[in-house]
Amino acid sequence: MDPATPRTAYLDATAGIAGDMLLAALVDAGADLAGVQRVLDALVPDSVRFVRSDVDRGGQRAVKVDVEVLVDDPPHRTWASIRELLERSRGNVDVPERTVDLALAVFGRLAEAEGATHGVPADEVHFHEVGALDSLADVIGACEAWRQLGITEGTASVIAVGSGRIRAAHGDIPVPVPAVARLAIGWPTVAGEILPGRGHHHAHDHDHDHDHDHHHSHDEHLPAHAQGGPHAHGSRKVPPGVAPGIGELATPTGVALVRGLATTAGPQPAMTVLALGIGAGTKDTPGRPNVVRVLIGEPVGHPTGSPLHDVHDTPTSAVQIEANVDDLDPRLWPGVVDALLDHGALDAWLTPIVMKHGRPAVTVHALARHDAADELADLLMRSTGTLGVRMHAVERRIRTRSFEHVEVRGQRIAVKVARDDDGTVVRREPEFRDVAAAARVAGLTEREMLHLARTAAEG
Ligand SMILES: O=C([S-])c1cc(C(=O)S)c[n+]([C@@H]2O[C@H](COP(=O)(O)O)[C@@H](O)[C@H]2O)c1
Ligand code: NI
Repeated sequence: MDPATPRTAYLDATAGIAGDMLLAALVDAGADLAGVQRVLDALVPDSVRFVRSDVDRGGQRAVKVDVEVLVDDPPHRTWASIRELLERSRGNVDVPERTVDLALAVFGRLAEAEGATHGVPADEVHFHEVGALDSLADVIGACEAWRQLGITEGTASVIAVGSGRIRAAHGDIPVPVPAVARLAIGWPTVAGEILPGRGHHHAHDHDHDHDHDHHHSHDEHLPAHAQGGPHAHGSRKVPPGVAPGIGELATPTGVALVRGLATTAGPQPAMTVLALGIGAGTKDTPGRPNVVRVLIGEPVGHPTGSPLHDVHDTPTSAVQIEANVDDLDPRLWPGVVDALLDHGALDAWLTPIVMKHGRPAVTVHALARHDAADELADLLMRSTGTLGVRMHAVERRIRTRSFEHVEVRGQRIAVKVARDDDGTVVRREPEFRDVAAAARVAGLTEREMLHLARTAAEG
């Protein structure tokens, strides 16, 4: 996405991370879970249900998102088949292109890491039965929530991966589990033991991994200490030569999401924080809130975007609605275009055409956000009387835009500032509607006012 206002997200994975935790944090920060559900329903109908709840994790309020798998015997999926499912959805108005792009990047990493771990080509990696739906829900859900929030760049902290050993489908394996160890290459990680020297809390005396325990292909992934394993409580046995550990804090899906969504590892970048989300893991460990935090804000140094040009208003993926009309009273056309714009069209315009039998006519076009397309199609049909419309998904390349203001002869005029990808200003253009209004008040021609406004904007 290349929205009007850049949005930075900072992911705090210092307590660990799993796919459902990140999705929950993004929902807490403002993403619409019903919208996320719609995307999953479009891709895998009647298969998963997201359930949101508010929970307490170590004394902190957090949002928990549970993924309920609704089918008893879901199909076996390889990475190749998941990729095909996602690719096939392009053009489906209910599945935003950006969500597909992000999910492909995340799943691709997950499949590469799993494939390399087991020595099989990534395409052949199996996401087993229920686990496939669970992974789809976590990955696509988090990517859709990320898209909804208009996040343009992501930074993430060091990832606490955990330590010790766990019992997974692949047997008794070390933490970080093999797939996480691979996914983490090139990213700072730490075991994430409890900080020492705080009264009764001690590195080995609690149950704290989030044990992302929805029904999973890699079932039996109980932390070793929960099974009397190496880093067990007091009397539990620790095999000789094996350091006790804290358990699994980061899952493969969680780390693949960090790697696919965040481009920078490090501390929180300078930003004006606009939203905060806290996402809960399954385990509730006293003294160690088992949460992922997400901070979303406006990078410092970028001017504030006008609230009228919210990031959600300029998606790169949209729906173009069109109809050829040869029988509308021509005096009604300006009102049709205005009504489409008033009802949220990103743009609306008319093209003169010549239809069959040499009939002069008009094509009316409207560009709509995916979630507004049906409503705008209805409006277009009602206001023109046409019996049908064409709708197709389109991709746009949009410069990052924000607004500044100049004052000319005491009149305030908005100036649209367009930037290229590295933030360099490529154009400053006064809004013509403001120019025309200011010209009327100041008693100048529109041409004179436009010249003054452009000069002020450049200055
Ligand atoms: O790729 C997956 S799903 C996976 C790989 C491995 C390997 O290390 S190989 C282990 N697991 C275990 O399954 C659960 C859930 O993980 P999700 O990433 O699917 O949420 C977890 O305990 C992993 O260690 C999964
Ligand atoms: Ni595996």
